[in-house]
Amino acid sequence: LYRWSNPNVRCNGKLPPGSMGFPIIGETIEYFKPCELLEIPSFFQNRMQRSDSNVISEIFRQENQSFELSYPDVFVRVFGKDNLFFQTRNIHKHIRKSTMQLIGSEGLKRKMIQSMNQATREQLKWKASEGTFDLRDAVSSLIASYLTPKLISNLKPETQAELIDHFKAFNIDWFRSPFAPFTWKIIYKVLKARREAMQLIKEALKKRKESREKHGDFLDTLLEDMEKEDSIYDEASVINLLLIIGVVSKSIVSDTTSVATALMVNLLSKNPKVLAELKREHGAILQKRKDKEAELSWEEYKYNMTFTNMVINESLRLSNLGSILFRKALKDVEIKGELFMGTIFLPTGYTIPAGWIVGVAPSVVHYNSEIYENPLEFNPWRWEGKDLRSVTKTLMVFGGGTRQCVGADFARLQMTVFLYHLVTTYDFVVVQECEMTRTPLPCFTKDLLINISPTL
Ligand code: HEM
Repeated sequence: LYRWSNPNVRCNGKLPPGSMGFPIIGETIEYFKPCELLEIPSFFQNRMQRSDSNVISEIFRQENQSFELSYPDVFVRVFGKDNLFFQTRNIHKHIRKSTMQLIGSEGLKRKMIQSMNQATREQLKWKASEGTFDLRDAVSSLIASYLTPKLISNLKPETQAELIDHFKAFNIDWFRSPFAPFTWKIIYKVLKARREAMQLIKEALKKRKESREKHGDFLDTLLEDMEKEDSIYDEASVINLLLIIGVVSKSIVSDTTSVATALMVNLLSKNPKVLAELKREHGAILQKRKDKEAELSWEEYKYNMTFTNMVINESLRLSNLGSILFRKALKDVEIKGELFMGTIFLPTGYTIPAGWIVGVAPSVVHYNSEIYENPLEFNPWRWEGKDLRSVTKTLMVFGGGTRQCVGADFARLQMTVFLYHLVTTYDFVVVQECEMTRTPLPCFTKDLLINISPTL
């Protein structure tokens, strides 16, 4: 209690202004207070004195020097301490490199785009005959249908379905409010799903090792690496990596990519001018194409989709899916000059003591009117002539620095492929708009329901 009420005794400098809140729970109640999708949570707003995008990118740049990724213990329990998220330095670098073979741009170009095209085309065709459908669920299912076999390709259909169900159970509703009565029940369910998914992956790995068959999937890549003399992988880390990719792609925030796609389509439905321009761009690609039966190619995606990329950037900016990221100060970090402490918004001359946790909230940059004029307006044209990469100082939906999202290119490509098939083949009508709150993680309170019919 003494240390709690006198936090300055633990600081070799001057602590930033603020309150420690109540003992044990701190200011958690305010942190979880819900707000609208296009709002900065009051927890951040009340602590904002200034917003500086340079500061956040500086925190990302200092990864492993002054700061290190550090999520609350409950995250480590749920995802397992061996997984990619919680590794640091060289081990993290190596795991990242392996993962990029699957979902980095080379992997996407060589293998993934074809499967994405096929799964998206088939899913939309089926949905067109079905009537009204939930768009987020449809995108989430189609991703699982082609990505899970790329992780482990020789599973029996029923084992694959079981594995997808376990991935699905990993929603992070438990992080939305630790005070809700159902939270602990959900954590129990997630831990059970994790155990069962790991068991299935373990059995697949054992069989593969015994048979020595090659299937050209991600499990093969990891096993080859594991057999090298200086490999960082053992069975436990291989199982964990397969688990985390499956889980992130299928289920975190009920699958980030499908949430982003649903929000994008919702925004398009309310902005006919943007939709018309998008149709024009995709129509031009179809017209230019020599083989009329061909699917969307990597080259078309890369070189003929400037406006589509502007739409994706704008949707990602507004949806702010990576709403808060946690870092721990590895040493006392002094805040000098005018800059520092990004979203914690400190004036000058303070010290973050070693071991303290910093919450980085990119949403504050995304909704900053000094960076984005009328920040709450959906205006893809604001990106005209600007940098359209996934991670810049002013667009941090995918984080930044050495920890930036490994799935960023994958998510963008899947969003593009979905848009392409939707606008070139169908007309759509929104039956129910989606609604979301932030606590501060985004959460759908109403799903986006649409109807599609082939364009005449
Ligand atoms: C629109 C979709 C997505 C968004 C907004 C998103 C957001 C993020 C953010 C903000 C981080 C950084 C976390 C931090 O620095 O603390 C991250 C990391 C990560 N993401 Fe994503 N993500 C998306 C899609 C995906 C997909 C589809 C995958 C996998 C297939 C994926 C896999 C990962 C992994 C493995 C990491 C950890 C990277 C590392 O620590 O090196 N993400 N993501």
